[in-house]
Amino acid sequence: MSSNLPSPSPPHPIPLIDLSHFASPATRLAISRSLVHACHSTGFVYITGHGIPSAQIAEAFAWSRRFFALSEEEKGRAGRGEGSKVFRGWSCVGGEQVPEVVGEKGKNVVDWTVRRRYQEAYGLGTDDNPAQPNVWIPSSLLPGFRTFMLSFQSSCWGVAQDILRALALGLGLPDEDCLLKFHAQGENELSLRHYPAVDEDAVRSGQLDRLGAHTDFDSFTLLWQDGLGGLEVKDMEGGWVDVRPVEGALVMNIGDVLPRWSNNFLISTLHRVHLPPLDDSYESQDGKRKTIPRFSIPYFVIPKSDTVMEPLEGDFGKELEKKYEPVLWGEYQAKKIDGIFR
Ligand SMILES: O=C(O)CCC(=O)C(=O)O
Ligand SMILES: [Fe+2]
Repeated sequence: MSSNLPSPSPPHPIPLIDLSHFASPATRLAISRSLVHACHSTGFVYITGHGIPSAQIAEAFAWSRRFFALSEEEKGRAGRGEGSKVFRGWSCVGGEQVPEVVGEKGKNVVDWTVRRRYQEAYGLGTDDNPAQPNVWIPSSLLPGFRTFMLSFQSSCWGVAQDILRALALGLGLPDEDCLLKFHAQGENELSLRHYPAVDEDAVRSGQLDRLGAHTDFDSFTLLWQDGLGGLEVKDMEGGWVDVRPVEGALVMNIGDVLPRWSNNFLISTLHRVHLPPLDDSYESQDGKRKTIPRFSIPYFVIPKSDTVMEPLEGDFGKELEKKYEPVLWGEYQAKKIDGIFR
């Protein structure tokens, strides 16, 4: 993480939740309700008090930089594999596309063709999921990478379990494990992301996207970002709001699954990676302004494939009709993934 992080106060309207209150019986319910309120009103929330030491987060970014500094040929040894639809291994810049959302949410027009991510990525999970095997870089190239990454994704899963319990409690579901039981560590993906330096004008004029506007299709995402900024979220008025890095905080956002379980009470908000809000660009030799390369580390919390997604019984919108028919996650996910890798 960069040491010149902006001030720790979060910008309006993204709320900040101190998850350490979840550990105390006296504040457990109140903090769970605050988390649910935040996920209902903005779908994006800063989380502090998550318990992951800042040294471990800094180390994750240091490993990520070392990984992406390898040559294309070396990274290719941990390549995702031609035609693979599993989020494990390395994808080169532009190797994945975002079905970019154009227009307002709910009336989205999807543009499949032009929106390749100006980003390279390396995805990993646990080592015990034969359906989604990890693709490790040879240890001679990056000794210690595998051990660290496995332990970091376990730390992320620890935070995710607290959040799953807090959401169930805050939503008034019958018991705290209601949402947790739909998930397993091995389904989740930890993803290292590198956005190389890019011509700012090309991004500003829409010729190129670092990561186009989208919603995540998981349950929720935990995101670690470096100190540069660039992540933006769409607000209710249709403008883009900076999700500026906040010291010590991760960014959590609701994906497309929790709205189904909560009958649209929790919201999955459009977001993108655009230009950094700070004056963090430089003039390259050709006289063009370029962004400084950006690194981020999302952890995607994904249901088990046999999970049925349908509105659950909770404290929310009791009088409302159910807005979703039951759908099996495995089938839903397969369709979504087709859009990313085709
Ligand atoms: O890199 C980021 O900050 C955001 C990544 C993201 O939104 C995604 O991968 O879904
Ligand atoms: Fe996202």
